[in-house]
Amino acid sequence: MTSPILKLQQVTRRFGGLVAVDHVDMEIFAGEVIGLVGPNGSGKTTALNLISGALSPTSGTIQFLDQTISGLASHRIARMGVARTFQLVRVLGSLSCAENVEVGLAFHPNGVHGKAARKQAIALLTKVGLQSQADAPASKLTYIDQKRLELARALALHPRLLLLDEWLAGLNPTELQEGIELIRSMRADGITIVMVEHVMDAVNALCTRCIVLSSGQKIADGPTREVLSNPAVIAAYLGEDESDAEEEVAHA
Ligand SMILES: Nc1ncnc2c1ncn2[C@@H]1O[C@H](COP(=O)(O)OP(=O)(O)OP(=O)(O)O)[C@@H](O)[C@H]1O
Repeated sequence: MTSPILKLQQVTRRFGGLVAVDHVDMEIFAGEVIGLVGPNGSGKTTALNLISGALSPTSGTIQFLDQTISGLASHRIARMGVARTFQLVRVLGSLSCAENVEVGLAFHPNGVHGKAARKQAIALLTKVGLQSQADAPASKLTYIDQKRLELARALALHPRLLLLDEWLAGLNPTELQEGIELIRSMRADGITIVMVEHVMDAVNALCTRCIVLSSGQKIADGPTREVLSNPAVIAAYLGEDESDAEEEVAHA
């Protein structure tokens, strides 16, 4: 069996007395699109922060491509091939869209600059459907377009692993279909994806496997349909606000 590209072993993160991620094991294999799901506050974003290096684990180890990355600075982990988007979109508002992507390209270990950077930036903006906005200031973009731009900047790192934090949230039905197709095309490009997502239609459409967190603990890990019909998973969702839970589980 091939070895995982990402491996978490007994990873724990505490915030004072709160255990946000509690002794979590996880293995992600090349080419997978993994849904990291669970009720609000179950530790999903914290897990992404631990993998990307925005936070260090309190204990446990994280390996990427057989190298230990837990405790490394986030920029070093990014240069090793782990890119991410954020739940609250972060773009450089005073720069144009192309310049935002060029910043990402310059950051790559084989940094690209000047005309070559502009050309690659336009190609990445085209990939995410933003080519017509290349010279528009990022601050003028709509919410969905800021999300597209953040994705183009993440892709500028040529990641092996892409972490998406609720990238599909807040999209209308047409945008959601476009977003699902875009994620499919990134997978076809050979990028492994871990997506934190509450939009269950998208999880069903994209993820072959789901990992479920509840109160920081991993409570399920397996094929999407199986996991989402698991009584322990349904019970965990029902523990949150009932209308949200019913909606999410009904979709599943
Ligand atoms: N920097 C922090 N300091 C203190 N507590 C934190 C911090 N970050 C997260 N937490 C807490 O850790 C727990 C897990 O939060 P996290 O954001 O990882 O959950 P989540 O599953 O991503 O939730 P959601 O689906 O609502 O985004 C929550 O109780 C949250 O309040």
